[in-house]
Amino acid sequence: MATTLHPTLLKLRERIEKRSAATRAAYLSNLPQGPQNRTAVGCANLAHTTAIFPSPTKRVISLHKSPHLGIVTAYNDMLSAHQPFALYPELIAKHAHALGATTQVAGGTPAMCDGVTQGREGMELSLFSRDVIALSACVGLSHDVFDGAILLGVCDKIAPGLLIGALGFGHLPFVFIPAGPMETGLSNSEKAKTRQLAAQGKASRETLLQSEEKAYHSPGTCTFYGTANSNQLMLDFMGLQFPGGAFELPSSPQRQALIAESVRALESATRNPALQLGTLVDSRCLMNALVGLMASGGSTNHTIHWVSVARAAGYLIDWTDLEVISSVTPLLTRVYPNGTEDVNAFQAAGGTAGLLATLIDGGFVDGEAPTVWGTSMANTVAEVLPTAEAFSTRPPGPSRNLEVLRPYTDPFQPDGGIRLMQGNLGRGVCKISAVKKEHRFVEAPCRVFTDQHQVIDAFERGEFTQALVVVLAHQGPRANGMPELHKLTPILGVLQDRGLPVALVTDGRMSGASGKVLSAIHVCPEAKADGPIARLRDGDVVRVDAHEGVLHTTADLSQREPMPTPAQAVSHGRGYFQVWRNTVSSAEEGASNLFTD
Ligand SMILES: O=C(O)C(=O)C[C@H](O)[C@H](O)COP(=O)(O)O
Repeated sequence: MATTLHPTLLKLRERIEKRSAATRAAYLSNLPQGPQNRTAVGCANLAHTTAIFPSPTKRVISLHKSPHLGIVTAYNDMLSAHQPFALYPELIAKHAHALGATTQVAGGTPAMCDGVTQGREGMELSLFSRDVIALSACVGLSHDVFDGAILLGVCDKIAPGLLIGALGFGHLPFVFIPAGPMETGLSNSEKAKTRQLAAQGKASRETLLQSEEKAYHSPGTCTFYGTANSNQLMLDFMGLQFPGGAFELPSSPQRQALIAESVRALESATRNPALQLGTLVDSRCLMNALVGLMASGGSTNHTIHWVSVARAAGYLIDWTDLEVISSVTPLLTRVYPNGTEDVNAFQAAGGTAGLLATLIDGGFVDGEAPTVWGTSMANTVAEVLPTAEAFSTRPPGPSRNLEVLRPYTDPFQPDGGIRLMQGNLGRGVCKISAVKKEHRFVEAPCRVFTDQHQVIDAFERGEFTQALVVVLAHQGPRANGMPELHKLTPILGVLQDRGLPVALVTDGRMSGASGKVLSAIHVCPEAKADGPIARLRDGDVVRVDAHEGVLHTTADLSQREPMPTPAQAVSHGRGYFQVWRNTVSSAEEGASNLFTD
């Protein structure tokens, strides 16, 4: 059993720490120091805080007799993953009271579903919603009468946004309490097959709707390994939620036990200054999360979000760092879109506990990193047992399904799921874990578009008959807020199934659920920031090579004018985000408006 970290990861950690020395020190020195005591808060302020409570509870809170725990909730029932949160504040309060602690909902944040908005106007608000959520979390926490707080949010932008917001209050301990995935419905591959048939006019709208309803059928997170489930795994790897608990079902006894146990852990963490969030989220914790992302072939969206999460804790990371991590981290899971099974099958095989355990054994995850539980990652990670009475665990064992979860000694591939793509067209990323080896290289004339619906129209007109690189420009954060372009997945899949070499190059994003087709996405600099992709024209030969990480054109772009910038639509609230588009940082810098220095 390896006890030391992989030398490449160790060296990278040292580089990140060195590069971030000033920003990390500034972050830590700006955290309020020493114990915070509510008895120092003004009486009128406290009376406002406790106005809703009966007299005895008022005194307990105002005299700081026990921990007062805030709850920041991203509850709404538009998101199946968040619907169970309706009951959580009451459950949390019950468990906290049993420990003598009190709770209060500090605030709510928005939460949008990318499944609902995919391919529609609302998707142009999606990426920016992460920063809105971070800001909203800060507004809730600004009441500043808490000893610690619970974060309720699971989906794509929401968990990273909550974490970034919470890091603004890094002097407090935080715990995430998720709700878990929905039960397995129609398999993801069946769903994708019906979508491809519909894209070719071979399945009716009614057939398609029924297929979708069988896939998305109840409360809980979607079952594919997309952005939400990737971040759930990463939070387990950071020890910010119970390491091993992410994928217990909403209605399971394990989930009920995890809610109680998480409240217990947070209540206890309020007495341990070493567990304040800002201290806990250090370079080990961040790198463990990124190793988890690479080992599981997780969502490309986190190459953007975790740059911002790191920045919020004072760390400077970029895609070269992610490429280094990916180059040495073995791919150990196969969950759709990287395989055929879903996260419930992954959980049954051993889940995040099994994955963490083998990555600790192999020296990829630092088992010494602390968790909110107050014990090291290696000493905390466990599988939760289905007993209703009390929280009960067993140590992670070997994988129970080698088609889904492998030990580090026998990986699906020797390196990780995301590759950095670079060349004379800029820098982007590719989720190679979902792309078969034979589809990882395309060199072909391109077709250039500036709207995903133009691509769909061209497909429907039968214009794609030869090897092709689809270039979709002006989809970056400065252009239209960097939407996910997952509506293109079925048609690109159809072209690939017809035997055409096909690849996508874009400065936009793809859903974590996108797979199968080679793509270089998040391309920086984006077209709107005068990136080279703005100078491509139909017929230019573009090479997308995920084996070597190359994104290149043979065309001479030096004498070309950039293509005209499409007008930005302002309906559906998009006009209000113009100032965000004007000032947002690049995708590689986290696509954020929160960090101005
Ligand atoms: O994981 C992500 O990044 C997402 O954006 C989740 C969205 O809900 C997907 O768009 C839905 O995935 P599909 O059902 O395959 O369309």
